[in-house]
Amino acid sequence: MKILTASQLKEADEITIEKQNISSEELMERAATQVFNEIHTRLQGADILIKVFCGIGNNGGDGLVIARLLIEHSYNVKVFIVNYSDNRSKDFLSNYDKIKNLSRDWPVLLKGEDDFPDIKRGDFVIDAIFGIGLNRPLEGWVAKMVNFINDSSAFVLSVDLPSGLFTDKIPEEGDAVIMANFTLSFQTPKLVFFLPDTMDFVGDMQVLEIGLDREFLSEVTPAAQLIGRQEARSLYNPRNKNSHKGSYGHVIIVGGSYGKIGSIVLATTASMRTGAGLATVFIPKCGYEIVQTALPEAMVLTDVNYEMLTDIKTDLDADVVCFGMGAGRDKSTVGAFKELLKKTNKPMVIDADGLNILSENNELLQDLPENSVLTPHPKELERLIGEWKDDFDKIEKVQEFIKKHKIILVLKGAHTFVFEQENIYVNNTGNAGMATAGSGDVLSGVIAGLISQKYEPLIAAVLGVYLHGKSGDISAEKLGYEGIISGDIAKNMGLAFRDLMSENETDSGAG
Ligand SMILES: NC(=O)C1=CN([C@@H]2O[C@H](COP(=O)(O)OP(=O)(O)OC[C@H]3O[C@@H](n4cnc5c(N)ncnc54)[C@H](OP(=O)(O)O)[C@@H]3O)[C@@H](O)[C@H]2O)[C@@H](O)CC1
Ligand SMILES: [K+]
Repeated sequence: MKILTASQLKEADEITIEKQNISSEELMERAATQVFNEIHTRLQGADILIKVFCGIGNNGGDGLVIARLLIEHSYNVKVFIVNYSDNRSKDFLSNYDKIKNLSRDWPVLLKGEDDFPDIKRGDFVIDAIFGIGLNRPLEGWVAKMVNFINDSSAFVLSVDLPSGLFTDKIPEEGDAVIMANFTLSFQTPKLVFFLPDTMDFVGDMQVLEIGLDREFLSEVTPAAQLIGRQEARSLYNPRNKNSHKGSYGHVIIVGGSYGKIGSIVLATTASMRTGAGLATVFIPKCGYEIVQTALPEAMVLTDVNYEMLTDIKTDLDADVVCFGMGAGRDKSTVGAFKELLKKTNKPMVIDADGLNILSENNELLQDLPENSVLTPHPKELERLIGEWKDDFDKIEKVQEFIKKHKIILVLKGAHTFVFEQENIYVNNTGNAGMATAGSGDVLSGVIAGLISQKYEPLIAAVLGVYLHGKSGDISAEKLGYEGIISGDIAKNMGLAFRDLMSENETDSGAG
């Protein structure tokens, strides 16, 4: 699903009105009716007090339509206008009249702190104060109003996006932003819903398709793409019956050191369970029996050194080399990695200590084969590219970095992002149970396993991240978030593939 910017959404809005020959008020009615339908489906006429807070722009107009429809369906509704300006939008005004005609009374006007109504725990608040038209931080009593709602412990549903949240920048410390429990967003999600700095404002999120012009939507270059099941499915290549293990490639996983051989077992298991035809590991001698015992399916080559990598002799004709997990950063390991980089010309997958070695030896970055996939978590990324001011600054810095080195970068997080050239892919599977040791080793193995099967590195990264998250969701279904260990994620990879192609999606623990 495309993630669009506020200005792209406004353009889509205008084009839709023109091409579908409807008024902006009709489009507002259509959008807000979708919100009403969602609320009505969930509340089923429940007798609770619904407090709708409307701004005076079109987000407020949406709020008025929602309130009107709720009143028409006999809900107990109280409407407040957060009257932050006299510059009311045209569609706000016509809906203001309509709601007055229906309830035979004007909504309550809020003009300052003295007007703040009572909001209690258990109230249902609809936040339609600001939408994508926000262009400066909230100030004065309006900011206080937002904080007042946040402090109330009421359940808050935000319309389009939480009021006070920008679509293209991160709020400064102390800025007032609604902390929503649920956000119903029009047509496309906004990038800020997925950034670590801002995702907590959004709560659970659902996108409502409001019928904006299809041609515009399909042609516009998005700010980013959200990868869900449908997108992942389109990237998947089913196996050919007429095939053999050689058809699915050969992965070499290089890494490990004394006490950290488990990371190699995890990555290699993951690449095999992702479908790699053959897997070889190259590890220090101390890991020989461990890997042979834990994963008899893999072939094992060892370094001359017992505890760490010092000389990586791999003349094997592998389709992909994955380097880094558990490798440590000893001088002799750095030297061995340097030599490996010189010998390798196919895209590599680099993780963990591979990334740390790159950040301490910047000159090695230029030896990375083109289209190699780097899979840092935020701390590893910081070591690679330096500190950033906020998430938008981070994105800019990552894009400069990957362009300079012609690589693909997978930034791990609650929503893992894949960066390739100017493209951004945001993953939508996975859960907090996956924040566990070794989860990243599994991901590297998955991506390497897909590259070995001839997926382009970018596709391998995007699909790999999706499947890894899905496997985590399937694991959570069975074991609960706390119960997942990363071996489960590797083990359930096959179920993630199966889910991808089955008719109904496994009801995942994604959230
Ligand atoms: N896209 C679509 O397809 C559809 C969109 N729809 C809906 O329209 C919403 C966007 O509506 P919108 O453009 O009227 O802006 P909105 O967020 O209501 O703000 C209103 C005004 O507030 C002002 N303002 C800004 N910041 C401020 C501040 N800090 N403190 C005080 N004032 C501030 C600023 O005016 P200014 O003061 O700058 O002149 C701004 O114009 C969108 O989120 C969705 O809900 C649907 O109805 C139909 C389909
Ligand atoms: K809002």
